[in-house]
Amino acid sequence: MISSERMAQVDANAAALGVPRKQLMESSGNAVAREVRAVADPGARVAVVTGRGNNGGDGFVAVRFLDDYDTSVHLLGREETIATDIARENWAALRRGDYATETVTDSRAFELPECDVVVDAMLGTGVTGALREPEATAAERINESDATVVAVDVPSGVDANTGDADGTAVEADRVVTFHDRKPGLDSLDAEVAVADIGVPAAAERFVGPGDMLPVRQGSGADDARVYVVGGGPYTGAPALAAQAALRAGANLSFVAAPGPVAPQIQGYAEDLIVQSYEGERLDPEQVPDLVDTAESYDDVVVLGPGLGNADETLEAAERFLAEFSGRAVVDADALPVVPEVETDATLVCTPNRKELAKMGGPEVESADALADRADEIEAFAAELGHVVVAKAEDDVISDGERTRVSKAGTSGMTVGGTGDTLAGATAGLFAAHDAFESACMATYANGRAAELLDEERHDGLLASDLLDALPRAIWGDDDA
Ligand SMILES: NC(=O)C1=CN([C@@H]2O[C@H](COP(=O)(O)OP(=O)(O)OC[C@H]3O[C@@H](n4cnc5c(N)ncnc54)[C@H](O)[C@@H]3O)[C@@H](O)[C@H]2O)[C@H](O)CC1
Ligand SMILES: [K+]
Repeated sequence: MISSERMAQVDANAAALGVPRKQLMESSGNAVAREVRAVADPGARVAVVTGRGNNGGDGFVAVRFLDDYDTSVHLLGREETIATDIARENWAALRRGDYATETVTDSRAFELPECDVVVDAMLGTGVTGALREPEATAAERINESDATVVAVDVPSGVDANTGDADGTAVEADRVVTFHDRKPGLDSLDAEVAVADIGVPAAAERFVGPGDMLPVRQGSGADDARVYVVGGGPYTGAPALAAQAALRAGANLSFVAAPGPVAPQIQGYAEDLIVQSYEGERLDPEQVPDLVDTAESYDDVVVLGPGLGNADETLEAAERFLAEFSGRAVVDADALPVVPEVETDATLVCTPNRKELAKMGGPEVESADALADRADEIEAFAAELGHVVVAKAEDDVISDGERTRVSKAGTSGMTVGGTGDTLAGATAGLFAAHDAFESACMATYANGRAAELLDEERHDGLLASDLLDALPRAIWGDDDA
């Protein structure tokens, strides 16, 4: 089962892996033609009614695989309004190939010819709202005809995710959908065939430019505030995490740190707002105020960077999670307490290999073996009840049901601090996207940032270098 949004991401990943949409469209169109052959013999009259997007493009391709049928193509709209290059190129091939085609600009003029089969290639996953004209009239004519109706990907007018239709929708006898079932098709009174269109499994398994679409297409949280509870023995980690949150779109980034080190953390970056609390390190007394501040003012907490693992600090981290009910990224020294605590918070945990084992996850003997243990990491995330980003040469991101792998990154990323930028970037994205998507996007972006820098230089990467490459990695210089 795959949602329309996820299908678009997978398409983009396929393109980045070297399988462009036009190739997928060729497979889609071929699958449509096979479906027509299943319901009608050569020589039958096939009317292909097409829209102006890639759903229409699939219809244009299908015609080329039905030369032994009596086909006619009815484009709803002027050819100049065809919305994508790959659809336009396939329309042009029909025109040059002297196929029977017509364009319908006035819905009142739309007449469905006498035919045995109608291919509904008007709208697929790109539909928004109730069918407008001339698609609405065309859908009514198709429903009135007694031809067999084969719908491309989704019956036009139906929402692929819900099966609902805001207005008129095509009533298909058969639907040929691509790559995987769409949630909304199960409720339809139609035969649904799933056609494999050659999307490489890696396009779903591995995070890629397509996974960045939620942040690239969405409107970020315009006033996101991240609250880093870190610092104590260490001061660099909270500063890196807090800066990475800003680079990933947070508007304000705060650090709550012990008095003695707060000025030093502030000293790293004027962009941060560092607030100090009593004592040398985080201890249980600080927790009520920190939870109150986080719950009152902030969207996402980052708990852990540089906290150290003194007993009172671990006790404080556990108490924080027990009392906190918002969104948090948990990293570094705070990770071991997560399996011990009942929390209402929504967490993204970002353990490295050793921290994963300490949390009760699988013991992975070497950094290059982690991705082989993805199933066990998925089971661990399910048991933990939170998103887990297990970091190694390849990272494994799982929410206990969905699991993706990130191969993005360079050998230079073993340098200290890249986990801090990942935690901060996750928090910056978590303010406006769900936990699993934020974890996938941040993991890809953190690695992609290193790749972008690597193009300029080889090893000797500093985690702080990632900070100014993060925005390019997130908002994209690749071709998603
Ligand atoms: N991997 C795959 O699954 C592939 C699927 N393919 C096909 O591509 C379509 C999705 O194409 P897209 O261009 O994104 O959208 P549509 O063609 O579905 O529709 C967009 C088109 O329709 C107009 N429109 C939107 N809403 C309405 C409305 N309510 N009334 C009238 N017109 C509307 C909009 O203006 C656009 O012009 C997918 O379903 C598959 O069929 C690819 O072929 C390859 C890979
Ligand atoms: K359709």
